[in-house]
Amino acid sequence: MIQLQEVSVSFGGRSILQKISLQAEKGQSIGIIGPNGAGKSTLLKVIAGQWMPSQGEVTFAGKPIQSYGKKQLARHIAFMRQNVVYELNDRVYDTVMLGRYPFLKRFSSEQPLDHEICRQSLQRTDTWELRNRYLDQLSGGERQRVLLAQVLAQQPKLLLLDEPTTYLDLHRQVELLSFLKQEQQNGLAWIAVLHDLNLAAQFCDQLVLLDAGKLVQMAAPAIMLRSPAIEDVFQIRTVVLDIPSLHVPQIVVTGNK
Ligand SMILES: Nc1ncnc2c1ncn2[C@@H]1O[C@H](COP(=O)(O)OP(=O)(O)OP(=O)(O)O)[C@@H](O)[C@H]1O
Repeated sequence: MIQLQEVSVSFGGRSILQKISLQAEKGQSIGIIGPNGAGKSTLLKVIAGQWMPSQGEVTFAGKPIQSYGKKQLARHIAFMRQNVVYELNDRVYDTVMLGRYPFLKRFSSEQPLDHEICRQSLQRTDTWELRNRYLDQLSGGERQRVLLAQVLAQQPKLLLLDEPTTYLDLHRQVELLSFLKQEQQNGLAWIAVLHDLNLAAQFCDQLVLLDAGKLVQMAAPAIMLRSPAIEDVFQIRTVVLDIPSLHVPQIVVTGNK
């Protein structure tokens, strides 16, 4: 579905990403992990087609990402960004309806189908009751769920999420990631930047470890958590425990290196 081949990004002579190659197939989930400044958000922006690589190529469904028009790409790939500055006086319903923009014909307004998809997105994220409120009247977690509703309204094939669990309480974090996992059965592929290694291990099929712009390792969660690279890259000491009720082990940080 999406493929990156030796993608490098640099700004003002400074290298941010170096020769990153990875791919995600239909129905697959990838967690991007790594320390602050490793290049995780930049990688998502490149996959979203927002930043062009200095070198290498990103292809979606076999075609270079730059060959898609902006609106056309938005019908396939949605991006739930971090720290988005929305007009806080926007109504929840209108914010979610923005997700339908890529599907609107030129000069035409929303159709009944757009309202139906908007309603479903609000209901699926438990924000239907909030639809007439304004964004600045919501808690951080409620706002995060509205932003999820917006990208769901876009009905993407690939969903990119930058730290989607920020602001969410533990119940809502598990709820969000379980929801995404369930959507994989309908063919959704998703790639999320996650700081919580245990949640990433529980919900992602593959983990990608980035450090200083380089892809250090890509592996299944059970392998990644036990990789010495985790302790090296994060500069921490860890213990990895098998949890009988879970299909993956969990990691406990016992201190810094
Ligand atoms: N617009 C920009 N211009 C120049 N450098 C940038 C720009 N955006 C990010 N960077 C730099 O690129 C590097 C990677 O940033 P990025 O935001 O991708 O890291 P990250 O892994 O997502 O970090 P965090 O976990 O702190 O969110 C950082 O050193 C950052 O300062």
